[in-house]
Amino acid sequence: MTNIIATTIVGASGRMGQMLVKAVADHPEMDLAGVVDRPGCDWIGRDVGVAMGGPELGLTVEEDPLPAFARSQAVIDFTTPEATVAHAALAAQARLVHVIGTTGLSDTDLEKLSAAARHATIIRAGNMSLGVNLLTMLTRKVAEALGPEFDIEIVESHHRHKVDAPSGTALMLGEAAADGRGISLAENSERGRDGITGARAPGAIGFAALRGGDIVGEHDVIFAGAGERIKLSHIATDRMLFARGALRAAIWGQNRKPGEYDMMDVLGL
Ligand SMILES: NC(=O)C1=CN([C@@H]2O[C@H](COP(=O)(O)OP(=O)(O)OC[C@H]3O[C@@H](n4cnc5c(N)ncnc54)[C@H](O)[C@@H]3O)[C@@H](O)[C@H]2O)C=CC1
Ligand SMILES: O=C(O)C1=N[C@H](C(=O)O)C[C@H](O)C1
Repeated sequence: MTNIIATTIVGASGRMGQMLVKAVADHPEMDLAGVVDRPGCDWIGRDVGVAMGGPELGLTVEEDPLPAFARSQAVIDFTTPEATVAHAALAAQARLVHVIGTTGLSDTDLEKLSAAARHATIIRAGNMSLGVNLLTMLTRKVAEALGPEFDIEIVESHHRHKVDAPSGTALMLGEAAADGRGISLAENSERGRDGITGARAPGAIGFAALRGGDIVGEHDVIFAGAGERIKLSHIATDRMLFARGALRAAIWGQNRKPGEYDMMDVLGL
């Protein structure tokens, strides 16, 4: 018999939240058990289907996550760093699978997530798509194969509303490149160049961020050598891609031991 997974979506009114509500409502192995958004959000108290401009889904948007978490097995969270850290503590109390897509988390936030992962099964990734996780694997391999005579630059483009830079995906790709080279990303990043910057530091991994319009998410990893360049690219054209990955993670996480996992674990890459 199929186990139907009771799932809460936090940040339901957001760009990703709406994708996730649709995806869970349509999924044969999932049941939409709760929809939550921040206090003051004008969706609070409304039926989530109607708030999204469609038919009733029979579920009201709540501001208190606790009751929703209490009736759930999984929570999917694409919100803000502050909200995600708060949700992680509650998900740990309720022993849930907590799927986190939120980016822009600080080192302190990550420490708090690690503490929560003693009791919750946390699956977190800066990008939940199969394509980007494959690109991450390839980036590690190419960085390892080419060596430091090739300069690595990561270029990302996103919609005008995105608040964090570099993107979570760009940082994931940067970590993979640094890993491939056997160096620390924190000690070898070049970010936000402007003015008389001086020449590129040998071995640095550079980041550039573009923001505009409705770009869903584009990432290039460029390996620039003498007389040749290799470019690995991923273009997302539909946010449902990320939602599908998040649902796959929530299902994969059921009955796993508490701890911290990522999409590489989920996808078996
Ligand atoms: N890992 C991945 O594959 C992807 C990650 N993201 C990340 O997901 C996050 C959200 O992205 P968007 O949906 O574009 O942003 P958004 O701004 O459209 O949505 C964020 C939602 O979180 C809600 N929220 C804020 N504080 C809250 C709280 N305390 N409790 C409950 N809800 C709260 C907001 O009201 C809003 O509905 C960003 O960090 C983004 O980078 C986005 C797409 C894919
Ligand atoms: O904010 C977004 O939109 C996205 N955020 C993620 C990131 O920071 O990499 C993933 C995706 O690129 C879309």
